[in-house]
Amino acid sequence: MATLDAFKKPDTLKTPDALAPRPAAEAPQQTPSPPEQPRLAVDNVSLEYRTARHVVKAAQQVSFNVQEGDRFVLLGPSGCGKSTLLKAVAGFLAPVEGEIRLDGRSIHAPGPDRIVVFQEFDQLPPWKTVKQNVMFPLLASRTLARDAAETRALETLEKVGLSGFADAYPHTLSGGMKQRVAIARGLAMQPRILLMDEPFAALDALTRRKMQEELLALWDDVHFTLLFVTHSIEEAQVIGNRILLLSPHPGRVRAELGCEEDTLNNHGSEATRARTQRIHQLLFEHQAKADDAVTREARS
Ligand SMILES: Nc1ncnc2c1ncn2[C@@H]1O[C@H](COP(=O)(O)OP(=O)(O)OP(=O)(O)O)[C@@H](O)[C@H]1O
Repeated sequence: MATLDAFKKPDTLKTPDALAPRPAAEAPQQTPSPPEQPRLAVDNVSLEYRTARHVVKAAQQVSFNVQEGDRFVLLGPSGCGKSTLLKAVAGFLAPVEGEIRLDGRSIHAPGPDRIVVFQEFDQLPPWKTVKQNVMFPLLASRTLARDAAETRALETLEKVGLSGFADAYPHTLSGGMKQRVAIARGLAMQPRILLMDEPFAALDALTRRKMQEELLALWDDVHFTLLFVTHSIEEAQVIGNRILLLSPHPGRVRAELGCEEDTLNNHGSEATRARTQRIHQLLFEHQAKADDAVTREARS
């Protein structure tokens, strides 16, 4: 996979301690340049579900920044609040604490600037051609009139390498091509960020690998900004250039690490395996400590 130097992140692990501000004595002498505004800023966000009977805390004081062109992955065990964080970024759920900003503006509702690509590669309406499928959200949201929507759809299909299939029906496409159509539907809306929630979770291992390859090839071509949720360590390393590791329920930030070098081609490399092990440690050490605490509490 080709990489862009501009998007390369140092392969470093940042724990919350490491992220803490440096003491004033270490500050550089020169006036620092202003920090780059992130595409997405999740700032000290806590999320809850309230039912008539109880409150479920899904995420606690989570902070992270996604920069333009990042493939940013939220990784953590089942129930740690990954999907809930994605829903909040999409604008379906308001934080009870903290703030989510896109390009510096606070998010309060869903918008065409944040598109969720659902696990729908096989659910593209089969009676619509590829072009009609891509035009559909543009028309349904009244973003563009028909002629302009058709032009935008054709331009987007060219970007994702499917211009020769504009008049084809979905059932004639491979799984990877359907994924490209589903993503093209999102990209045609020209969102600031694409959101994907475990898009490959239901697939067998071979198809999943093929879909990961397709997604990365498409990112190489188009360079969209991606926020991707998974509970697979391997998938997080392969897809992401950065990973946010969340602790078990309710999700808190455990660590953030760069993994630009962990590609499909070097998955067996020593550095990649070391990183996998480190992630394991961070996930399971935490779990072991939590289990110990429960055991101690039960004994006392
Ligand atoms: N609609 C809801 N109402 C009440 N509680 C919910 C709702 N959706 C999720 N939860 C709870 O919020 C917590 C976080 O759930 P969430 O689905 O965000 O986790 P997740 O990390 O995405 O898990 P998974 O990997 O299994 O999809 C869990 O305890 C879950 O039971």
